Amino acid sequence: MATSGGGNYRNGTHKSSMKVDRSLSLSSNPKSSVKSKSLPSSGPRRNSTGSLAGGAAKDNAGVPGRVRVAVRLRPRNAEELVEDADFADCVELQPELKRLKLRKNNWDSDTYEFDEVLTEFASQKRVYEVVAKPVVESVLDGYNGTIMAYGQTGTGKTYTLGRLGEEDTAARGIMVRAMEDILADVSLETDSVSVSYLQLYMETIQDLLDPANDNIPIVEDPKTGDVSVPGATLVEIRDQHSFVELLRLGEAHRFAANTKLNTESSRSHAILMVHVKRSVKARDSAFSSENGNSPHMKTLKPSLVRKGKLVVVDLAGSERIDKSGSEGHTLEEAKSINLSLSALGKCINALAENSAHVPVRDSKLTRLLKDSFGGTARTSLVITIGPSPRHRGETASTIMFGQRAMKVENMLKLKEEFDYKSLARRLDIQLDKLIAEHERQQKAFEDEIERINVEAQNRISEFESNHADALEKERLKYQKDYMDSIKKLEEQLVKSQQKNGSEKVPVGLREDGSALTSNTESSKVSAAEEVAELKKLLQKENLLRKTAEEEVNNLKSQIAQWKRSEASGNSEILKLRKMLEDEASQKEKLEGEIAILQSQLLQLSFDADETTRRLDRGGSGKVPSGLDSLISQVKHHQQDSGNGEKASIAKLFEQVGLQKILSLLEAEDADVRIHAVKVVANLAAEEMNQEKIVEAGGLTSLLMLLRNSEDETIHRVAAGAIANLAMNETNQELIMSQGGIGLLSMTAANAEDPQTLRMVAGAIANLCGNDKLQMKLRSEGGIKALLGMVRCRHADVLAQVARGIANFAKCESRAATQGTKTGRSLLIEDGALPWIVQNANNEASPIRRHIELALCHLAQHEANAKDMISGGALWELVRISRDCAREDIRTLSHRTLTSSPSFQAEMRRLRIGH
Ligand SMILES: Nc1ncnc2c1ncn2[C@@H]1O[C@H](COP(=O)(O)OP(=O)(O)OP(=O)(O)O)[C@@H](O)[C@H]1O
Repeated sequence: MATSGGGNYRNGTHKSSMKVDRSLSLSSNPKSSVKSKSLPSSGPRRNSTGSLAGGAAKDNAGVPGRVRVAVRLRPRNAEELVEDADFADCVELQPELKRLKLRKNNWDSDTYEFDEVLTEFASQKRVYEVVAKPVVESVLDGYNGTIMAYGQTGTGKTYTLGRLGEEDTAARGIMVRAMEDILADVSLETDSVSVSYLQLYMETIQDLLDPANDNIPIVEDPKTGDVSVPGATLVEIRDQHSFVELLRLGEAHRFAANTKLNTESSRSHAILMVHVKRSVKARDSAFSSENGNSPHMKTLKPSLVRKGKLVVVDLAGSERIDKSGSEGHTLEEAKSINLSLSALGKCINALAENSAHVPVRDSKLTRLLKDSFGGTARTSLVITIGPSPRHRGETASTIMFGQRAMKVENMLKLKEEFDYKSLARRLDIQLDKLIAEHERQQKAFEDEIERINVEAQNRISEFESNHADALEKERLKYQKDYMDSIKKLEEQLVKSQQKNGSEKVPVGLREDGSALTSNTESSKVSAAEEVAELKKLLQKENLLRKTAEEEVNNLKSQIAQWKRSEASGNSEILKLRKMLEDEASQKEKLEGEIAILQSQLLQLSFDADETTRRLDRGGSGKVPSGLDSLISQVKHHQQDSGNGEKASIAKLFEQVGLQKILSLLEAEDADVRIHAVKVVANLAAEEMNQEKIVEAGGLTSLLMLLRNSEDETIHRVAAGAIANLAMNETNQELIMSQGGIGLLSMTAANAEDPQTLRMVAGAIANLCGNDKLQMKLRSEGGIKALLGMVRCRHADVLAQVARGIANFAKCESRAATQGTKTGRSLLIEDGALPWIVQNANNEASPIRRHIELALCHLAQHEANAKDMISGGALWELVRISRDCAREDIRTLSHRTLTSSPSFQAEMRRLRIGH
């Protein structure tokens, strides 16, 4: 701290005791260096003094930023002009040297350096630019910032911070100017600015925008330690006018008690909080370099948001109680004000001295300002002083406060985070769109059905009416014809009767009888002819009528048929509709099954690889005469088999005989046994020989070797042969029924040689892939035996164990889908999960891949979710879904995670995106 130095001459005439705080000198103390004594004219964006943008963007760990302090002198007021007319000011300012001299007496003074010295002539604009602008720019860049005024009552704190400047725009204070700059920089489409305005009065926080809302609690985030007042009214600001209105409203609510010193003196601490939330493009963000390479982050693409908070604090006057003439309630006020101010002073002392304990919790003011002093904010303090020598004591104490504050070092941190809320909003919108599109299609489909329906109805009615008309016409026509014919006949009948009558009378009157007789005869004949003709006509007419009636009936039956087909058409539409609904529910089911099938496909590809590797392998050691030719022939056959010389194996069997080879497995001579088993193993590596070997009892002999032999080589080769035979489903069942699992487990427990263990693990792994053998394999200790082999850390053994686990998990997930398996996985029951999780990121890719698959299989069964979450498997799945080099596995894991409600809930709880 400053000490009174000896005499020091300034300007050659004036003697003063130079009192410079050494800790602020250029290089003596790097922590509080005043290398750049003036407040930087720019914020982090310009990468100036603190190089915030560059430094913070690298790792967001923060960059040091000392509290900057400016001193501002108020001009003499009317009273001082009169009362102190004969006295010099108690301070002398040297703005160009950023120094202030505090007079002790007429010949002696103490000198102090500040980051900025603002004389009584300093304009409000200049004060804003040096004190506040850098802080405002930092806030716009996503940092927290504090601007605070401290000083004796009546020295211009409110003038500096809170003037609205409505009558004289040049008088606008820091709050108004800060908001102007903020609004000019943000884009109201993507960013938001909101404001709270509070006062702290007698240790109670009151909402200046809603005074009924008092006693607002301070909330501290237990994780980050960030302090907030969520109970305060938060008003979104979109224009300068509404902000000024808010300030005016706040001021009207602010307590102002009269004191002797200043009739407008503010007795409470006023705190304006401006929250600036800006969305940032990923490339501009501090996270971009870190996450730029992750394809997963690219697909999710949550935008980033920077949340800067500007706190402007207009403290109550710092004068001593006796001088302010306070009494009664006002005295209590003054004490309370002094309590919080002295708590602030204590914190600043503790921080300035690097003390281990900073008494932040002593007052609400210090709790609220936790981030401003010793926290992550860029802080700028303006201390206001008056010129009157009568208040020299208070002025000195204000200056000392400022000097100590200059030693406080903050660690500025960028407040940037992923904007999951807006991502969720975007996804919601997308989902809404998809739903709307689906509904639209559904509606279009229904409309189409309706249209077809109506069209069919129309056609039927059209057809009906057309035919009805035609029928009616036809009927009328026939009726008319019929009537005409009848009429004609009647006329003819009348005519002929008339004719007969007229001929009879003259005949009767004539005397010549013969002539009379012959005439009558001939007319009788012609009448009979006519009647016959008429009868014919009548018959013809009747025939026509019948045909017409038939036609009518025909048409009627056609219409009935149309009606029937219309009815069946309707039921067809109903059927279609039902099918559509079934289809939708089927679709959902199928999607789930696709995930499972994909996993099975992957498993198959792994199995295929494994088989190929196995077939490529083979080999044996030194072979004695007699059998060596046999082995070399077998090998020769294996090499040539690709060229179509498969027939040679038949010869081989003919020459030596499989029975003979198998009988050698029980030979007295150990060497013979070893070589015989090698031959059998070589033969068993060929798929085409496997059936013959099993038929001839080879499998039983091999299992016997595991039981009876103590030779490790025999164990290794026999296990290898069994592993090869175990690739076939029928053989798998045979192995199991002959106690194979027990024998393989026993061999696994006793073997030390990694190659033996590899063979045994390979055999069990093959058995693990058989859906029917799951329960038996487990109950006979197969899984335990598999897990027991991980004691040998050989990568080949571990790869086989991992394959076995993946096979088993695949069968289980298949059974779970088919509904034949309920409850959690037997692998989990047998304690495989910790090993699985531990090796999920094994550096050996065959192990890793099998385990990644096993995890995906296990995750598909909801009954496993709880254990997987508590066992840490969820993290591995998330990692796989992000980082797995194989896209298919990555996608599978991602899909598995999204379709499990338990994983989803846990991920939401842990705020993990994937
Ligand atoms: N730099 C200045 N130039 C002109 N007038 C000033 C200046 N600073 C303060 N004043 C005047 O001095 C008076 C007191 O100022 P102000 O109310 O801002 O003091 P304060 O420190 O906020 O007081 P309190 O602690 O009681 O709230 C006001 O009338 C104000 O206009």
